[in-house]
Amino acid sequence: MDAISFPPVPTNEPNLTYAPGSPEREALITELAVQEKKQHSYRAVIGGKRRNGGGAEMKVVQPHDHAHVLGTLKNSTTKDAEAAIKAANAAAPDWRAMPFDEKCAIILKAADLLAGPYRQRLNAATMLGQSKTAFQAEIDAACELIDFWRFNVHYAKQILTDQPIANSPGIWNRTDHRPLEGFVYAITPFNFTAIAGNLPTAPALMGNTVVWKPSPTQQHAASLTMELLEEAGMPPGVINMLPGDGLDVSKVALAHRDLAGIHFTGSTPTFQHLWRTVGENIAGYRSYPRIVGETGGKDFIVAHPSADPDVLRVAMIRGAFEFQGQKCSAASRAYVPKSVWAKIKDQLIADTEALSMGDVTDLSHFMGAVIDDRAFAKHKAAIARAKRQKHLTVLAGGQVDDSVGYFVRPTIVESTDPTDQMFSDEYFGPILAVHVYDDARFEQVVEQMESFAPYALTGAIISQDRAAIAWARKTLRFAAGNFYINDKPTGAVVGQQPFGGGRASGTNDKAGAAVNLLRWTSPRSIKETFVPPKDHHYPHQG
Ligand SMILES: NC(=O)c1ccc[n+]([C@@H]2O[C@H](COP(=O)([O-])OP(=O)(O)OC[C@H]3O[C@@H](n4cnc5c(N)ncnc54)[C@H](O)[C@@H]3O)[C@@H](O)[C@H]2O)c1
Ligand SMILES: N[C@@H](CCC=O)C(=O)O
Repeated sequence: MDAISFPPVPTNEPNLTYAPGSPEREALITELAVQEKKQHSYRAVIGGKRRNGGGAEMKVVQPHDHAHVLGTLKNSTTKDAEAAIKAANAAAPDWRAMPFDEKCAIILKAADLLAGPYRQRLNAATMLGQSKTAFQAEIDAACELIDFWRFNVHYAKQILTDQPIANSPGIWNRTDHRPLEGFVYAITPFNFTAIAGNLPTAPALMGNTVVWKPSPTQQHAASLTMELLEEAGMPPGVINMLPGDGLDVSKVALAHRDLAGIHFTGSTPTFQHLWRTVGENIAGYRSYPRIVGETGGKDFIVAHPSADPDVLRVAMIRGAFEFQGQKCSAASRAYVPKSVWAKIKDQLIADTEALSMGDVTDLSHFMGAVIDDRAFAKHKAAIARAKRQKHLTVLAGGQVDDSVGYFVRPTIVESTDPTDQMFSDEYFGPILAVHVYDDARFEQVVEQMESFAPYALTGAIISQDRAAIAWARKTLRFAAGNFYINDKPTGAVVGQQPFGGGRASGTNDKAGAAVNLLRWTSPRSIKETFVPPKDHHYPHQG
């Protein structure tokens, strides 16, 4: 008989510092060298077996040194997709039948492997493949993914123990939190190794089997994550990984009768394409697919005239430029009153110009390169446009150079016009638009920016005036799914600030929280009557 058990209570994984002389720094440097030396082959994993995709070869390079090829993959084809779905369906009965505690143990073991022997391996992979600095890799690839796994187990257990609170006499009511019928299609972005690890494992923990399509520019870390999950005991076929651009995979997966859900993080246009396709195919599915998507942002910092200038300056620099602004939460527009701007402008420009950027294996840098040539071209064009427009002034940065890596200097653009596209369009790079306003216009400015961009992911108010904070919190209620007071709008921590946004930023199903896990279950209500009636007449019939 199985005991009713409770998994360990999670706490957030502490961030290691990588300060000079620290053991983690030495271990990381050693691991970087090991991974750099090797040519990697990123193969599909279908039913636990490695195989090459049937499509064209794609190279995975270091963004800060694009001549350095880390490895290659073969694009997944429709045949690969069919095989992955077949494997997911074949694995489903045993996976569903496996006791929940055993599933939890696999995920908790994965977290411990990552906290231990895999930590520097996955950090190094994330640095090399996605151009994250040591600290940015640590908070993502190590700590956030460990937290996702440990907290998800905790929340999943809570969901399962959530049972009906009322039972009429002689009756026992129960809820059976069933997995979905079919496979979940997890599609993950380049920018967070933690998100790539969470999106396939969250539905798996709830008893589903998964087809996982990582981003080609995150494949180096994705392949290692898959290896880690296998070592943790994830059975063959529960998570099937298909490298490549996903175009052929979607042709099969989105038209498949057994598509039970999509767990997506990435850009708004991609998500809208997926949703539209599901809509077109709606009559062909066994069940209505669950669609969960966390997408783009145009995240803001609003400063009140009472703002502490230093707090604002640091929030702007860290919020906009950490990881080259390639966080969906990154501050890309700021609204600053004239009086405060006068106090921070020179220092903000000087601090921004002083941010060191380069090959992230040199741990002295604050930033690395943007992810690929497509992102580079987009930022280059946005900066060139800013230089051309009269109402825009490039105050800091503005230089781009892709001769070695895809480098875009952290750029601050001041705009006299808060309706310029720089305040509504997501560039997803190190470009911060600033609108400086007359102090007396605080409320008008907030009302204008509240819905100027279509997104509603993150935002921050910087103020020392409690009434202004309260007013902004109310006025901006629907403008951000994650709202920060006197802090940068990035760096949400699992279990502390569940992450996700509304409007064009997604379905707001908060990654790493119970609400997300609930999307991967289909509850069945069970009523048991101990002594059922044997006569169909009612008392009022006499
Ligand atoms: N809201 C959030 O939590 C969050 C978190 C991280 C990133 N993002 C967003 O992600 C974007 C950056 O990531 P990206 O550049 O990887 O996004 P993207 O939309 O270009 O790609 C995301 C994933 O979708 C895949 N893809 C694209 N078309 C596909 C198709 N037809 N079928 C199957 N897969 C397909 C890509 O290969 C990749 O794996 C930004 O917009 C950012 O704001 C949002
Ligand atoms: N959760 C991260 C952002 C993830 C998206 O890229 C943050 O809060 O900064």
